[in-house]
Amino acid sequence: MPVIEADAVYKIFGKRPERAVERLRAGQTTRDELREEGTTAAVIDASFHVEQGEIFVVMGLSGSGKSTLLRMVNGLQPPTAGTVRLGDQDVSKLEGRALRKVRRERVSMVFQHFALLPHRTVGENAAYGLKLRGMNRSDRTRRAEEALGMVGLEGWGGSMPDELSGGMRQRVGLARALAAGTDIMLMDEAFSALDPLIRREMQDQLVELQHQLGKTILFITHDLNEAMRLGDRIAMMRDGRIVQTGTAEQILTDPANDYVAQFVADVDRTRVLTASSVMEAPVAVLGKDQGPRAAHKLMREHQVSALLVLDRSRVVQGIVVEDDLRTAMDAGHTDLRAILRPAPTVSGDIAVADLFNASAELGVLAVVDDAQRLRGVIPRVTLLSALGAVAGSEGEDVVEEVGGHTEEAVLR
Ligand SMILES: Nc1ncnc2c1ncn2[C@@H]1O[C@H](COP(=O)(O)OP(=O)(O)OP(=O)(O)O)[C@@H](O)[C@H]1O
Repeated sequence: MPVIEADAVYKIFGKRPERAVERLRAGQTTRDELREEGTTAAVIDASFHVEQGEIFVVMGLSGSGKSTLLRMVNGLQPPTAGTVRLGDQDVSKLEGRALRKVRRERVSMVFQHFALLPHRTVGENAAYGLKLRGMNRSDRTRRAEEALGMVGLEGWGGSMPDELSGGMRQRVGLARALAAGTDIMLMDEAFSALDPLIRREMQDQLVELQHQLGKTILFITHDLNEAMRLGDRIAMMRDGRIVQTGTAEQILTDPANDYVAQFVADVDRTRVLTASSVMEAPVAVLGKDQGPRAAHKLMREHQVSALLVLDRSRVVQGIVVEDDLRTAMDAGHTDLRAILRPAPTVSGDIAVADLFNASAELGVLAVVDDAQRLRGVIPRVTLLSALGAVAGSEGEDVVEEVGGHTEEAVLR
C-alpha cells in the first residue's frame, strides 16, 4: 500500500468551487477562463502515490500548485474533490482531533524558512515537536540529541539559533523533523534559501539520511536540478496539473510533451543519465573452444579492437585487446587465458559524467551487476556521444566485447 496517495484531487479557491470542478471535468472550462471569473483552480485532477522509503519530488514553477498539493497531503486544506490518503487513512475526511493526531504522529514538515524559535536553544528547537506531544524532558532531550547527531550537529544542542549559519539552522529544522520520528516527511522548498554549495551538501545529506532511515519524503521544489538529484520519482506540475510523473531519466529521455521537453532542455544529462541507460547489448559471440585466431577474425569482422571475456555465468573475467591477440597467435597460444587483462567494469547506476575516466584506453566499459555479471557494454564512442563530446562514431576506435575462454565470447 502506498504511504501517500492522492486520487483525482482538485483544489479550487473562489466562487462555487464544486461547480468549477464539474466544469473542468466536463472540459467546459479552463484554468484561464476560471481565473477571469475570479476563481483559482490551484490543483486540477492530480493523482500520484508515494511508496515507503521513496523521495517523491513535486516540481513546478511558481503558482503551479505545489504548495497547495502539499497542504492537502498534511490535511491543512481539504481538497475540493478527490481523496488524499496516508496509508489507510483518508486525510480528506478527517477533522479536528483525529486530523491533528495524524499530523502530529505521522507527518513532519520542513520549511524553507527555518522556523526556529529564537529564544530557545538548538536542542530545545529540535525537541519542540516532542514537547507538544507531551514527551518528558529527558526523553525528548535524548531524541533531539540523536537527531542533531544525524544531521552533523553533535554538540550544538546548547547553542542559540543566532550562533548558527543558515545551513546549520536548516539542519536544525531537519533534526526537528527527524526527532519527531514520523515515517513521512514533507519538505516545502526546504533548501531554496541556502547558498548553492550548502544546498548541495544538504541534498546529499538528505539522500543519505533517507537511505539510512527509510523515511517517505514528499519534497517540493521549483528547481529542476534539485528535483533530478533528489527524486526517486518526480511529478512535473504545470498550471495546477501533473503533466508527467517518472524517474529523472524517464523525464529526460521521454518527456510527455513539449513543455516538459523545453523545461529539461538545459539539464546536464550526463549527471542524470546512468551507465544503465546508455549501455548496449553485445552483438556477437565467440565459441568457448575458439582461440586467438577466431577472436582476431571476429574483431576484424566487427571492426573492434577488444573483446570481453565471460565465464559460464556471464561473470566478466577480463578483456582481450587486439595487439595482445597477435602476440598470442605468434606464440601459438590456443586460448585467451594468457593474454587476459583486467576489464574496466562499472555498476549500472553510475552517472555518465563519472564514466569518462573509468573507460581508460581499452575503449569499452562493461556494465556489471553486484556479482560482476555482464549487463551490457558501453563502447567508448557511445560514451563520448553521451557526454556530448562527439556527434557521431566515424573514425572512432570502438572496442567491443567478447566472452571467452571458459564459455563464450560476445561482441556488442
Ligand atoms: N488560500 C488561497 N486563496 C486563493 N488562492 C490561492 C490560495 N493558495 C494558493 N492560491 C493560488 O493557487 C495557485 C497555486 O498556488 P501554490 O502556492 O500552490 O503554487 P506553488 O506552485 O506552490 O507556487 P509557489 O512556489 O509560488 O508557492 C496560485 O495561483 C495561488 O495564487
